[in-house]
Amino acid sequence: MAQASQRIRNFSIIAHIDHGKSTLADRLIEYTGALSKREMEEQVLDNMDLERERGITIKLQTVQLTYKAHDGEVYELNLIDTPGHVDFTYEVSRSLAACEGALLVVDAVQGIEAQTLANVYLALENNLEIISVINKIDLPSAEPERVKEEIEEVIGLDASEAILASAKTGIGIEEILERVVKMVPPPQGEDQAPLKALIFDSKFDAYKGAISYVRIVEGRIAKGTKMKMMATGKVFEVTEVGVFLPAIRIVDELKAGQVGFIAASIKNVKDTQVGDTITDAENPATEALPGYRQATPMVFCGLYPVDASDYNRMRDSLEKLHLNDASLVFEPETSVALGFGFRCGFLGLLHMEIVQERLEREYDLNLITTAPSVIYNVNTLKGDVVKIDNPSNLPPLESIVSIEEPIVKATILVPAEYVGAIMELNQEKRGTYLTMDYVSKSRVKLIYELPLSEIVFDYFDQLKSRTKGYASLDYELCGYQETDLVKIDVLLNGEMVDALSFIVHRAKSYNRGRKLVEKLRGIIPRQMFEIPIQSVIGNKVIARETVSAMRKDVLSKCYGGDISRKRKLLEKQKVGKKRMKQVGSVAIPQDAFMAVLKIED
Ligand SMILES: Nc1nc2c(ncn2[C@@H]2O[C@H](COP(=O)(O)OP(=O)(O)OP(=O)(O)O)[C@@H](O)[C@H]2O)c(=O)[nH]1
Repeated sequence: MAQASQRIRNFSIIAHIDHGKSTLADRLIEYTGALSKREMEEQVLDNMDLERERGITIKLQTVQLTYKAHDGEVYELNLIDTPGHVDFTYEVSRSLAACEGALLVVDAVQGIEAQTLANVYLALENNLEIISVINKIDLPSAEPERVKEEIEEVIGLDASEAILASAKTGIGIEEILERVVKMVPPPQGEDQAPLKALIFDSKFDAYKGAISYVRIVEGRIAKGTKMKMMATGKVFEVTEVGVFLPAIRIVDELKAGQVGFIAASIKNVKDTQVGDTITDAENPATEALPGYRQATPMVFCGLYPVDASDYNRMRDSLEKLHLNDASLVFEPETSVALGFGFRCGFLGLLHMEIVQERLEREYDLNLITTAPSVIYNVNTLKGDVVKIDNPSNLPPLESIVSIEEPIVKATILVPAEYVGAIMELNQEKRGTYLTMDYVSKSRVKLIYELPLSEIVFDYFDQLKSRTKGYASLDYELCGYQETDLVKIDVLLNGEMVDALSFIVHRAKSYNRGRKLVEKLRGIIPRQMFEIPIQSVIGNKVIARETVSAMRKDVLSKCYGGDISRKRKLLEKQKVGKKRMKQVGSVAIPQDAFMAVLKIED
């Protein structure tokens, strides 16, 4: 039987955020001539608007490069992009499963960071050949020797051969391509065997239907193949197969070892499940590929349209987003205060922000977002375990035996001088110290167990400000733990606003309850009457503040005369009002729902 082509190399780039992965990908594409410089939009691999703005990679992309190596042979190099943020570790592992090698990019100034480590572990789990690249050596402050030491010390890879590169100036690019050809093993797999193609991503296209991004592991597929999805048993006739250069190029067939896409006029993205195996209905494989475990959302929040009439449009938009992003989950939810909306689950906080922004920007929705919450396991007197992702649904205290909260194992890398600051922060955040190691003379790796709910509170911001931005964090769920937790409710003008309820450790409850009402007093605009704000645990009021009544009409500031000024002021008010939700007699601005996150312990 014929072996998969010896001249194919499938690889990813793994890196901590901002260490230069996208820039390096651009240089590789440019160098191999896939796109001329002029054609090349900046950062072609990150092609979603939002990504470009934030400069982070979210969705996977893949590109086929053609490279004539020094040995005179022409190679097909498939570069599969990976996201670099802690929220998207799951997607990284998906793309790595489609590769045989990985370029490990480390910033020559920053050195190894938390996501460098997390990604390297994933690459090792997938048995990938790892090629170390020390990037940004053009910077005057680059310290490639120190970074080499870190790679050896922390990761245990031989760094003597690490490539010194600058994705900015082009240094080392050719060396990287040569190394990929030499070091990354060609794909195994028989192209005469029954078809097995791993779906590592899928996407909805208005013209072609649901498209599967695949790695062909065995066999071949072409237009007309009757393909069978092994998870669902559904059969579709292939209309097109192709590759990304990064522009789409239709090809005659894809065969073992190759990476590309398959279109089959599939209406529903649910039929192209990521992790599923595609086989040939007429000559099926007996066993599916291992696939992926499902990503579990860790952070939940309520999303409500400011204008209730947007509800249906919002549901359609969420469904559309879900097609592209299976890790987003949502279900209808009703809030006494906010009306009809959705409870949405996300991989993490960044994922949550991105979805919110896409809904507002791409679908033109005006939303109110409630503070994020984790999932609590509540053991009730009846002997049930109830999963609570919305604090306002917590059963009455009398019926609760215990509450368990999710705990994560957090890895923090930081210059040694900030160890004290990190320890203090983790103490405040109810962390449990596990280990501390030096990764080089001046930098330290700390491992802690922390409640996820504390990370959802302002952990990132605190970590950043207390270490001047020098700390990096990665975490993974490691279990649930029983904790003494209570729910705080907020009453505005005597009415409970369910969307403001939150769950907190008993020891912190008074402080947070008090500070929240203080914050809310500053956020809730004055009205014609006094508004008492109270925080309560059960029936017990723990803090109270009052927003005093408004004295002057805002228009009186205009001194009667200038009508255009008056209009401008009214316009301004309108914009301010947009993000307000009328709850009973009180208008609550968006900020109020997030205020609880801004409380310092
Ligand atoms: N001086 C210098 N700057 C570089 C180099 N490579 C990348 N940069 C810059 O570093 C920043 C981050 O680079 P990106 O390529 O966006 O980083 P990334 O790793 O793709 O980030 P994510 O997509 O978020 O994972 C950008 O401002 C780049 O211009 C380099 O070799 N030298």
